[in-house]
Amino acid sequence: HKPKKFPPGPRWVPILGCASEVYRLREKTGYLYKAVKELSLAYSRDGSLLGLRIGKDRIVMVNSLEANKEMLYNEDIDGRPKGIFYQTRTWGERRGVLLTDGELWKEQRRFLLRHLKEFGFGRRGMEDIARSEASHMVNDVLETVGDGDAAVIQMHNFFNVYILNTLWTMMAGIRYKPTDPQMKVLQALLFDLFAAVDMVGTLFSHFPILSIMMPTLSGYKDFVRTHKRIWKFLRDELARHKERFDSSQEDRDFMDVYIRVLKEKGEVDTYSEGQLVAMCMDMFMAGTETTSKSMSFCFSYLVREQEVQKKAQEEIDRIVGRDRTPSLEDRPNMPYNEAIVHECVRHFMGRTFGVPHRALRDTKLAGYFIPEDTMVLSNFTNILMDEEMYPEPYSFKPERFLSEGRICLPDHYFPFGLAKHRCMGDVLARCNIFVFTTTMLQRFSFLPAPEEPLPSLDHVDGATPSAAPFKALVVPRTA
Ligand code: HEM
Repeated sequence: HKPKKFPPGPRWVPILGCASEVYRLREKTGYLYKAVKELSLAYSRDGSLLGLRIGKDRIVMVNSLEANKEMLYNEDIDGRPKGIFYQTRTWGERRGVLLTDGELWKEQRRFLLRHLKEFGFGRRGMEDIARSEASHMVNDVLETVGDGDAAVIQMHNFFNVYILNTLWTMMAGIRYKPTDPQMKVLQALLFDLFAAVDMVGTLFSHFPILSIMMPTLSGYKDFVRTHKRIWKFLRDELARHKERFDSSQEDRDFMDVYIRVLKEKGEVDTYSEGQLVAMCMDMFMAGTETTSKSMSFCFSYLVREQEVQKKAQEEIDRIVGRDRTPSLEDRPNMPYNEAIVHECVRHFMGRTFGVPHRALRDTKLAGYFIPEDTMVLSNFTNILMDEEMYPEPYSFKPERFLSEGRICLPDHYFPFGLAKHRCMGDVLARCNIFVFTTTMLQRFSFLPAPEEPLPSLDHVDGATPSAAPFKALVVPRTA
């Protein structure tokens, strides 16, 4: 039964809840966020919340700006979902930092942030890593161009390797070449990992019985297989780290720091090898696709909007010139390029949902009743693609973040969330996007590829949205 004062939504039928209506609309519109929009228009009278039930899961979509702020600051809704889907990824236990709550999350989040700083996270070292990756990126493109004047390059997944390297350098001291077989394995694994998840769960998480009755059809078998492979990949790296670990030497990366704690104290409290592996997996999940997909949206628009690209290049030439590469110190003097970073993150998050929260106890939101264990999700499309807050929301307009030539971020712009679960990697993401974009635009122009359609404005739906595949004609800029 629908609890009294539960947020409005379609009728619930036994066992299914309103699953058939949600699936039907998702099929019809092609996207979860569009299905949610149609349902919200039909049922949500005041536009704040939409209440659903899919199988066993009660899910509340938070649509309005006010309700989102209220939700993110409400400590009663600071949990992360529990259940087969969220725990199978960590083999029945709650581990990691992305989908955990309570003491374990608090302690491990604090530990991770504190020690990643030793390897540059949020500091100068982070920028050095980003700049070094950016110069690899430039060299790789130059190699592709060779003796020619230009090259047609597949752009939608171009940045994945370099983004992954910035994170993996801090976590495990490793960077790969795009052609490295290990990198190919890792990328394929991450691709499968993302294909196997969805922000609201999957068929077997809403109907856990299906994991036993129809393990293949319900996606359970693939989900387990992919997670086994990623755990093996990470455990192999952990084994290599343990083998070469020398307690008299300085730690070289986050894995070393964690191994030291385990060697000195053993697996106590929330610390364990499993927790370390889960954290690495979480950092990959939260930190790679988000940033590289924001960048691919960015370049898909830059190819379409040559004027925006020219303005960015004019600012780069004026402030940085051509004799050195752009750095974060230039950022305050390059508001237009910084505005591009905010605009591309808006385009990415504006097509998706936040990381799911869970009500830790019965509570209220926007005047409605939210029972304990309800999953609660920020519907970022409603806030970042709202016509009034962002006129012509599907256009790429960095100017919307500028006022009198300076960066001006409105209160309603919070693509990294708010409050205690706020994104841990926003500083790294913004650093990478700024350094990568400005370095690329300093050295190259990105034009529509001959005989190819312009990059599409539609996107590919998934756990996180991606720009539709597109190519660009990449032309080295002459001095
Ligand atoms: C454009 C890039 C990114 C965007 C738009 C983004 C956005 C977000 C959002 C909306 C949340 C959820 C906040 C909530 O649940 O209330 C989140 C959480 C998180 N993000 Fe990011 N993120 C990005 C990049 C990164 C990077 C690079 C990392 C890692 C270095 C990262 C690590 C995390 C982690 C660990 C959490 C969970 C935090 C917690 O629950 O305590 N993210 N992110």
